[in-house]
Amino acid sequence: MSAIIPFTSQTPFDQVVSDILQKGWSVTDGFFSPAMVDALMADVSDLDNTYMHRAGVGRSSDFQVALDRRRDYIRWIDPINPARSAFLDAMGALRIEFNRRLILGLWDYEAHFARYEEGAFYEKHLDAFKGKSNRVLSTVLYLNEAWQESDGGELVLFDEHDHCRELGRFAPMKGRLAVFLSEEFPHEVLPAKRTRHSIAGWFRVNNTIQNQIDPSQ
Ligand SMILES: O=C(O)CCC(=O)C(=O)O
Ligand SMILES: [Fe+2]
Repeated sequence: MSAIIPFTSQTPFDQVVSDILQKGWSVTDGFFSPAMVDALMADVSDLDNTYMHRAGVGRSSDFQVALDRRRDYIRWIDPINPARSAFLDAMGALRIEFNRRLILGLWDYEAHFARYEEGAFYEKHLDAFKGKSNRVLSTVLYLNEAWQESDGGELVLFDEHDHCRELGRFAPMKGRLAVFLSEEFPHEVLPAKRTRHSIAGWFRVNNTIQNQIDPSQ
């Protein structure tokens, strides 16, 4: 199988890095090559719900499935096939670029496929609470071909200072990449009117305490 070329542009990182520097969030199209997005979409489309699990709220011991707050199915991504490897490598390259240009000290990246079936949503939340998490930057890559306005499922991003003020509503269109500071920007997913696929991920710092590597996921 031939290798997947992740980016189309010679300078894929510039827009995202400068957006994060200037305003703390970024929504860009065409960050990845269409071949890359197609490969990831083919990959998640093949995953039956029985190989995914109901997403929950909280981590490790605090974890609970909370169907009133979110209704997506997820599967964590390991580098087990060319599409997943290419994606993790590309996000690794973005991590290095953030560290080089913004001195963020990002240690690793974790990500999962997400499937929102018809009617699924994720109510307004923050991905990280100050001092409680090692998630620094959230990312969402959307994989959906020909998403229409009437299909709903928009990401709504709220202002970091005024949590009621909307910054924008973004349809989960194929190839669109959202990135934002995890502790600063509340956001929600409006109910999807058809199946919606994405990859949600987080760049993290290393909060190793007493030789215990910070648990992932
Ligand atoms: O899919 C999206 O647009 C956002 C998902 C999200 O907020 C999350 O998984 O934490
Ligand atoms: Fe989120």
